[in-house]
Amino acid sequence: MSALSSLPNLVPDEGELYYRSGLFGAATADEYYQRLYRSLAWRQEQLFIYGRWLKVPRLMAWYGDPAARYRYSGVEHLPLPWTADLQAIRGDVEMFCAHGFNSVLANLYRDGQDSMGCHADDEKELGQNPLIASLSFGDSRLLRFRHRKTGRTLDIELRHGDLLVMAGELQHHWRHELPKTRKSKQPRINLTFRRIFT
Ligand SMILES: O=C(O)CCC(=O)C(=O)O
Ligand SMILES: [Fe+2]
Repeated sequence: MSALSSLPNLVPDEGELYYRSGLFGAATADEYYQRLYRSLAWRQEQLFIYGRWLKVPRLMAWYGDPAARYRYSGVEHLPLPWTADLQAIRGDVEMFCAHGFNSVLANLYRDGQDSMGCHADDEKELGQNPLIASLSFGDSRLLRFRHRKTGRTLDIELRHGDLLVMAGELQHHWRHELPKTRKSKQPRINLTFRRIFT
């Protein structure tokens, strides 16, 4: 495996964004996809937004060290204990990034109608300039970055086994979203490894 530091930064001067295609080869990625799909404790969360409870358009599961609590939109997320697969994947990603993580948010997009709205991962529990490592398994989906000031967009197609790393001041300059698509899509699993300060 090469290292994060050998990859080009896709957004110089505006934080750090690194893309490593196929961190996991197809056979390994297939194995993980199947097992994560079957074994993670997928739930559809509800969020209280603008005075209404809305179903989040994807399934989620939160794993991590017991102290790694995470709160957003008024919901406290208590982590489930690490599974063997998530521990193994975390080890590989930590090695590649030379960075430690104490939690992972898993997202399951069941089809092209599942999505994630535009946001920045800038909760205070993540610290000032978080390093977030995002792995993709299953069908490919487009991740779109939007520059906060200029509105410029940057699209990255995330495929089976790919790694994307957001770091430095990225969250201060850019937001990101996973738009719905009318293309017919099979499920996609995304794992975002994070370090929560407690
Ligand atoms: O599914 C993705 O690739 C994006 C996930 C994401 O932005 C997040 O979990 O904060
Ligand atoms: Fe995010």
